[in-house]
Amino acid sequence: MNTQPVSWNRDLERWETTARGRAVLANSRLNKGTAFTEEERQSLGLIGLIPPRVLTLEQQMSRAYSQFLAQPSDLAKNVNLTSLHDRNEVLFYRLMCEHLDETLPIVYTPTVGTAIQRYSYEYRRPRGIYLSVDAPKEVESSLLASGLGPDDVDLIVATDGEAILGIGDWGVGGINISVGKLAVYTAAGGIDPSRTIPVVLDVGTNRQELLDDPHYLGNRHPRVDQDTYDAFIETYVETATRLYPNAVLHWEDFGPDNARRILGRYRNRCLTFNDDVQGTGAVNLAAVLSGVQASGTPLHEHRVVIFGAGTAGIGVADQLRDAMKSAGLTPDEATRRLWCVARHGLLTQDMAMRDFQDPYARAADEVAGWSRDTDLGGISLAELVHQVKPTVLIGTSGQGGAFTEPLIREMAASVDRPIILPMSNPTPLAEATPAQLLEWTDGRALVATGSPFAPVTHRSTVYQIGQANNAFVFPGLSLGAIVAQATGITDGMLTAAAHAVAEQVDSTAPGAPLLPPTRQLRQTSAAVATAVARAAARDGVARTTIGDDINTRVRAAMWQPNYRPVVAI
Ligand SMILES: NC(=O)C1=CN([C@@H]2O[C@H](COP(=O)(O)OP(=O)(O)OC[C@H]3O[C@@H](n4cnc5c(N)ncnc54)[C@H](O)[C@@H]3O)[C@@H](O)[C@H]2O)C=CC1
Ligand SMILES: CC(=O)C(=O)O
Ligand SMILES: [Mg+2]
Repeated sequence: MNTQPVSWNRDLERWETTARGRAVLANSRLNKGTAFTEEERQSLGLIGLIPPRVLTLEQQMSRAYSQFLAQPSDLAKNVNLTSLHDRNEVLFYRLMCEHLDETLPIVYTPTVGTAIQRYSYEYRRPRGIYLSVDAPKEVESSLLASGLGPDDVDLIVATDGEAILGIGDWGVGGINISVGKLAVYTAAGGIDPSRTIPVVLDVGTNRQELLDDPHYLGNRHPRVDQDTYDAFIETYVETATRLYPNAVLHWEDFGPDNARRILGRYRNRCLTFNDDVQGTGAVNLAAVLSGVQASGTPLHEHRVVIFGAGTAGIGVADQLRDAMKSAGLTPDEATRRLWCVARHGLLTQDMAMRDFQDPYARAADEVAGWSRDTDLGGISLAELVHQVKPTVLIGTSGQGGAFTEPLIREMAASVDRPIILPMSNPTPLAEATPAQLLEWTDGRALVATGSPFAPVTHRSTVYQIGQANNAFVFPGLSLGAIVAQATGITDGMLTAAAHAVAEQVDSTAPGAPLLPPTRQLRQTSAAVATAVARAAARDGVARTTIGDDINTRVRAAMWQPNYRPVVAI
């Protein structure tokens, strides 16, 4: 994080700095390396500190791209891009934007998961703000250490590291999910990186391996009790909203109980959303709407099984239920089209469960004649597929390979175009691979996955695999909220985001994906932001007028990875 002695002059659109010489080169926001002009080199005291030839950003990118490609592994590529990010922010984002297909899986899922697991070993430099539950009085000074003032922050992404992707509790290493999400925000959504803050809320870790590891960089104690936790979250929200009154607060990868409790507590109090609950719900709805288009069966006639009834799974259920209500079903009819499966099988009313799962529990008499798996302690996914004959199967369980061949073959026996979405991340945790699903359904499955997969050729048709990942929603969601100067994130804004994503694809052609391609993420995010800003106005939360020019305003608000003048003052 770069602070003074640098400031952005909004009127003249240039950086102004009192720094000179190596201090300029050490500041990733100012640094242009070999692209500093002769005049900048003179005025900033850089003569002799960099080789004499002046390169263009494109020439630098070509070199940086070769260096990226030369790395021996994905983790090495992640370290390579992190170090570029630390050296030269504009070049990092230009490379990301130009090669999004290749860089997104490195900066984001799946490789970000490995980088988080290896955090205390691969650590080179800090990035973001580390807030410790053991020092709640320092929350304010730590946030202020970002060097940003009340009008300077659009967005803060925070995690407590408890439920990183599907790989669980990684403590302080979770900072890399906040950093990774923000990189996607900038590359895909054009959020100005200088106006964002990645945060980790270090409340301890319950992973013994980390507590025992002498290299571990976080607080070396177990996660704190709920009262201490809630008080710390309150300190964070109170401080962040007071210091940065216009910022969106994005919550990422919290455990299911905390995720839901925090969202319930703050969603009507400030401009905030939980990405795993709401962003995932919206991208899933987009994928299902695309699948519905290709299947030709209207949404409200589908039967949906959600395998993994946690943070993401119930977020997915909530938005599907609301969409079915909008399609004409009563709340009860809509809810009854969704079957949710947790660790002990189908959610039924005779089981102990979490509050937020409760609305989806099936009555005991409804499943009275179904076979129960004694080892599991309930009704298995296989039995559910047998009984319900679902038309849509969604995986948010973090259980790699859970969608087995017999299960998928049984599903496909009773439905022409099964919609199957293994959404778990990272890649090894996908409930099935697209190649398997297309093989077992003889090319009939409509598939999208949480992590990226290469196209699959089956009987000479090439199937493009869309990425059902909240990355297709959160950049545009926050951008739309920022442009609209929204005071909150409403359900209407999420639904608008889902429809905007679905409208970006025609899923009816043979082999067409259910979601737009990653390389078009910037256009998709602009479309999402436009729809979200309009929805904010409809829902009465926009503080600015949203007119016919909103798409132009959204595009104009998107930060571009170009060098700006750096002026010595
Ligand atoms: N594609 C996307 O955009 C997103 C994908 N995800 C993925 O979804 C997965 C789950 O994440 P969260 O919801 O945050 O975790 P979570 O822990 O809140 O939920 C997991 C759920 O799966 C259930 N489960 C675990 N083992 C099971 C088993 N053997 N059988 C049936 N159910 C089982 C658990 O009971 C729990 O309800 C992760 O892999 C994550 O990467 C999460 C958010 C977004
Ligand atoms: C994509 C995402 O947010 C997750 O897997 O947790
Ligand atoms: Mg997540």
